[in-house]
Amino acid sequence: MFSESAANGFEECSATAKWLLSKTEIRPLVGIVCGSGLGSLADILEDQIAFQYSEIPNFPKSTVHGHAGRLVFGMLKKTPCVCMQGRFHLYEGYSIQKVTMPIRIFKLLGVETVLLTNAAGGLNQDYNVGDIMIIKDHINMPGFVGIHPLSGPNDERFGIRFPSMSDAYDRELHQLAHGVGVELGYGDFLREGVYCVLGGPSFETIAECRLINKLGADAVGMSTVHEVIVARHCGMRVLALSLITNKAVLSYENQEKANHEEVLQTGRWRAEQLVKLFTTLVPRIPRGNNT
Ligand SMILES: O=P(O)(O)O[C@@H]1C[C@H](O)[C@@H](CO)O1
Ligand SMILES: Nc1nc2[nH]cnc2c(=O)[nH]1
Repeated sequence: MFSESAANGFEECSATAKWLLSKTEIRPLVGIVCGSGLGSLADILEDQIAFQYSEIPNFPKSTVHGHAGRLVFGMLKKTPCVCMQGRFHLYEGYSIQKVTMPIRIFKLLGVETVLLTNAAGGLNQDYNVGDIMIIKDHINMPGFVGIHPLSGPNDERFGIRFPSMSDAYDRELHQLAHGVGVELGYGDFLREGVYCVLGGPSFETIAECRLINKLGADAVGMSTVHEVIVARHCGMRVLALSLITNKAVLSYENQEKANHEEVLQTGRWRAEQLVKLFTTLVPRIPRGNNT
């Protein structure tokens, strides 16, 4: 049952981090994960050094359209950053340990703050396609049945056995992102809400959407939560944003169907605003004081 725990074990992650650090002089403080269709966020980095996932030792490969599969190091204003242009999902067949391995590598590279993005379906009836939701909390559905990135032996070099998740989403970073969003004039499409992760790859049935909406979720997706848990376990601060790429179907009268092309299209449409948000936000992130 625990045979996959080595996939994100300390030795494996250290070897990969060491390899990366030997190839670049950039020592990242901020780690960014690009969601579906949001790969252009990596373009904000200057003096880039990029690696294909396929050339990085122990790294998984991206298999999803809209996830380029490159790890990009670079500077944003004066902040050294590393950016995953493409993430891994459970539905690709990777173990949850492999899915979250890059987050531990972030930690071993020296990252203090992780900024995660995703594409998500809007369950909250007030939400519109193109809204940017600052995630304030999550519902970890796979976790309810024991599919959890921290299952297996705990390695104290990363963190404690029973980490708290009531403070998963950093409130200071949340305020900062909200303030920057308002300052940039995004108030009309800026939201805050609860993200629910499911395994995918099928989109939800109408009954499933109704259920998770009743449970308190504002948006639904197939990623991010596992990464957040692993980042918090090893003490990095987290800000996570969902781009509402489609409205979840909650009525049998509604003929619409979620599809990945629409998800990618919305990502391309909102990329410019997200780029501006990150470009303004990252230089203002406080350094140090990890929790
Ligand atoms: O990586 P994210 O969570 O942004 O990707 C979402 C979930 C699925 O991978 C895909 C569905 O269109 O987009
Ligand atoms: N599970 C899920 N993931 C998404 N990613 C983008 N849109 C959706 C959606 O409607 N459902």
